[in-house]
Amino acid sequence: MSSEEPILRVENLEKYYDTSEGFIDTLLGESQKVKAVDDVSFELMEGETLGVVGESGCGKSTLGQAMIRLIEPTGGSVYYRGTDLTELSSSGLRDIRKNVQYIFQDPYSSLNPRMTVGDIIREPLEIHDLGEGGERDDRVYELLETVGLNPSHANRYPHEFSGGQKQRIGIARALAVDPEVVICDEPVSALDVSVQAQILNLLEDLQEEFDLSYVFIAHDLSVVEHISDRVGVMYLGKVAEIGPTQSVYAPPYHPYTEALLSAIPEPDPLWEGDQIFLRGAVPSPIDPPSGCRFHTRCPRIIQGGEYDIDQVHWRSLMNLRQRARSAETAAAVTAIDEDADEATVEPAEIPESELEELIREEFDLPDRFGDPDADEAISAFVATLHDEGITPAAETISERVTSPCERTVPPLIESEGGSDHRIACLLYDEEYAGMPPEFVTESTETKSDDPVAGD
Ligand SMILES: Nc1ncnc2c1ncn2[C@@H]1O[C@H](COP(=O)(O)OP(=O)(O)OP(=O)(O)O)[C@@H](O)[C@H]1O
Repeated sequence: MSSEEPILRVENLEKYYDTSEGFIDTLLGESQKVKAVDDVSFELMEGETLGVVGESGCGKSTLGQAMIRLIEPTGGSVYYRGTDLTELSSSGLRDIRKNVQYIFQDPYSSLNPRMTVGDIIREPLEIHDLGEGGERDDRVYELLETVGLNPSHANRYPHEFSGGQKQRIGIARALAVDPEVVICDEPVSALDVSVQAQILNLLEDLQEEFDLSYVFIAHDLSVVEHISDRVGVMYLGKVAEIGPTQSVYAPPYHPYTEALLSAIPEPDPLWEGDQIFLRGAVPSPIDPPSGCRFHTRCPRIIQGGEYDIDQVHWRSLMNLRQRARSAETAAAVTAIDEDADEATVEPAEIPESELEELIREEFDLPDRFGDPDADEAISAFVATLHDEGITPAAETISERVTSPCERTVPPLIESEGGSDHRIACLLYDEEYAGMPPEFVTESTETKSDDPVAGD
């Protein structure tokens, strides 16, 4: 790296989408905010590649586009060599965009089908007033060659090219203005696996040849491992972990990173754990979970109060609590088939012991926890459900089963490995030190669980 100063500095960047349909919604207070990017900060050093990964919907594209105001951020700043992009007028922004370019995920829709590839690549030269007629033609031919395409194909249209070739055209267009930074938004995820490696190699070669700095967005940790110097892992609009690639791919991990790593189709040979299955889908960014946003799915969620039970059972207890809080009927927390006649059965009509059995069956809870507090929590939940219904029962269990992870937003904490590796997880907070639950592996699997999936 040739400079100590970051080439890009993202500070507390925020993008909340307003989902109100119009004036009336706003008037009625019905507007809802999608917290797609929420208080994200990081730096990009000159010549480096920062990988940004996370499941679909966690805010990666919004982050990439908000960084250069292709989408207007709702808060925070982005500094390019010290200039705050969020403060610039449109002409100032246009000048900066010459230096910070964007490659889109979908090469099929990001190229204008009515323009020849020559015109597509020439367009940024015209926008930025670079070169004259003949020079621009020469530059187009040179760029086509640089990205491995035949310069004599400049007069062809995008549909005449394969997916990989289209992405090469997108790369040539981004390089036309000789940028310093390129934000690559999942540039290979729409391509056949066989073509992906070629494009990744091309991007690496171009980085070396033109001293480029990359922000490389992907949903798959295996894609960014080889290309990135550092990696940031995003979950529900926030950075969960960020650091040098080798630190992020080795313990200590954020539990979310750990789950993503375990789900790589052909796991790293160094991966010694089992595959970790996360319950359910990513929650809605309209009303994200309190505290740590990952707490509703985290296999390592910290045990509250005086509890000391098997971590797998603690996760199940939290799952019961979560489901009870959003349930409308008792059937939602029991093994009663909701479509069957039993769904109409009132909890009061079932003996308490049978009700308890159905709940334990649904959440894979043991007959006895061996911890009096945990057993009492279940008994109290069942008794309240039996006598008063689901809503009071949800309150009963919520009072007894709690975790610091749902109350406290974890700051990015420096890991033992070094100050440039930071993890946003209370397990690494001194206050909770010594509390890490044991490794949770395949026993978190249940029939309704989905493995962590990308797009
Ligand atoms: N224009 C919009 N209006 C409202 N919500 C939006 C808009 N664009 C994106 N979102 C929401 O913002 C969140 C983040 O979306 P984003 O596309 O940035 O995620 P992503 O991680 O890039 O996912 P993907 O890999 O599927 O593109 C999602 O919940 C998405 O539904």
